[in-house]
Amino acid sequence: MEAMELERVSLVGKSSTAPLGLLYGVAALLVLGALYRAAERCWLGPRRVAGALRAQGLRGTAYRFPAGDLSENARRSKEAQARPMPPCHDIAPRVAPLLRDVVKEHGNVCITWFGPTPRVVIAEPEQVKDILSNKFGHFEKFTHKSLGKLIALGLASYEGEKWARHRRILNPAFHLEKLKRMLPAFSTCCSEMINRWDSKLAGSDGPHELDIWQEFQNLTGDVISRTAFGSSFMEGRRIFQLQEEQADRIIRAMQYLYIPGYLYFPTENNRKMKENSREIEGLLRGIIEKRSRGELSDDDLLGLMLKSNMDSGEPSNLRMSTEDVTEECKLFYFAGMETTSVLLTWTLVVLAMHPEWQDRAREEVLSAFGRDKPNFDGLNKLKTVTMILHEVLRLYPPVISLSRRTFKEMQIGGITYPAGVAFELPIILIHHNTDVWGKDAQEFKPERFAEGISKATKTNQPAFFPFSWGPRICIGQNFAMLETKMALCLILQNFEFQLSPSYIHAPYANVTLHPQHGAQVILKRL
Ligand code: HEM
Repeated sequence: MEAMELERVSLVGKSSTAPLGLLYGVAALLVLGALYRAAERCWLGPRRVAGALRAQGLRGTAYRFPAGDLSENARRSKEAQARPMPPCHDIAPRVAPLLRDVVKEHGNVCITWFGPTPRVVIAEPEQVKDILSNKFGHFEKFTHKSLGKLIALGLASYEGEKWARHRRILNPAFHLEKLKRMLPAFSTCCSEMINRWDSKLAGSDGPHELDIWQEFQNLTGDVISRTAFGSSFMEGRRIFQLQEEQADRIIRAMQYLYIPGYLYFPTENNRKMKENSREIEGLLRGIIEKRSRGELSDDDLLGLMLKSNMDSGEPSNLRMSTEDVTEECKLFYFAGMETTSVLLTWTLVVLAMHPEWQDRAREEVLSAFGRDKPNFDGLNKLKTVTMILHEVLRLYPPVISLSRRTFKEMQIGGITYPAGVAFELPIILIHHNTDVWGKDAQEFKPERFAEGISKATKTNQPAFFPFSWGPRICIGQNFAMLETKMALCLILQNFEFQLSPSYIHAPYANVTLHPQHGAQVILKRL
């Protein structure tokens, strides 16, 4: 009996451990499978790609566990930012110290490491042009979707059919004749800024110091609020304050992004980014829904976008949803405000450093418009001002670098890149390259653009792409140039400016090319 009992117990024991063992076995296999997939994605795959590239003669940095070049990049940038630079235009060593040194050491096409993933830097203008001009989507953008959602998705982050559809819907809003109708909004915002400057000057004895970096962020924020939302522009102001804060927070998060799921970690920065994002989306949704309920006007970007969406001829399931429109509006703020204020800031700094060009620009503006408000045709005919802006965009490109990824195996410059290889296309290094622009590449010489962009380089090769190239070229390029010219004309008509003794020349990359300690100038009323 006892023996039978024992037998039963042990059988019971056996029958219950068998499925449990099976379960453990399956679980172990699943864990091993997941580990293998993670190793393949984060380690073995990238290593194979790097090996294949090195076998074709590419050189570059050695992989450093776990962050690749990210920690070194952060360290070198911090070190560079701790020191101001002399008041010259050779800014690449300060703005992108590691990138510049890597290219100097390993050549114009070389390997760096973004976390555990190899990233090929391509600083050869012809190759960059080939990549950006590809119409078939063989070089796709890679967007960190969770990060993108916190700042802006929209046109800039889509691919394939969705990108083509959104670009078709948005294009009409940026046509020249639509921009012409936005000129009064540009002019109103710029005049308000001039009036603010006047009252500041009136309140002080003699010349007045002003941080134009702050001023231009307010200006471009106002312009985008007014041109995007027309009468609802006051509601738009809070959005750009929040977007600005988001950009700072994203920079902080950026160096940890190679850690899977980092954005879901319960850090203060992550929590605040999500809060801001919710507030921005709520504000935008409010404006869009109010507008969609009323009469659609085509006086502002939002109206134009909603109208073009309705008239697109797409079936309703393929038109833009409210969420899509929200993302595009977020993108207008981010893409349109920050970049244009950067361009205006460096333009004034550089014209303060080169008063002879400030005088030439003023002469041209006064002979074109006198003291009158600049008009559309006149703005488009300004030659000296355009040359100056091109030279500023060359030396101080607001977007310093672009990134792409091969969608399928591709050949560029005699190298075969497998699918999924990441590229960094450093605008700033190409714009400062002495082989391309000549020995005077680090000097401010707007006259190099006298015969147009295509003749500006020493070799006549295309190497100027502050707005990118190809099908994904900046949709807001004409908008930005018109806005900048309007602001510059009004400033030149009314003020003379020089750098303040408190100004420290310290360009640095903070998503776009910021002046680290502001941009203080001394204004004198004309
Ligand atoms: C000086 C000012 C500006 C500069 C330097 C600039 C630069 C750029 C660059 C380099 C790109 C390409 C990014 C890439 O392909 O990875 C781009 C794309 C874009 N920009 Fe601008 N931008 C400026 C102003 C504006 C303005 C004012 C707007 C809108 C109001 C705007 C909206 C966009 C959009 C929507 C895209 C994405 C286009 C697409 O992917 O099809 N930008 N911009």
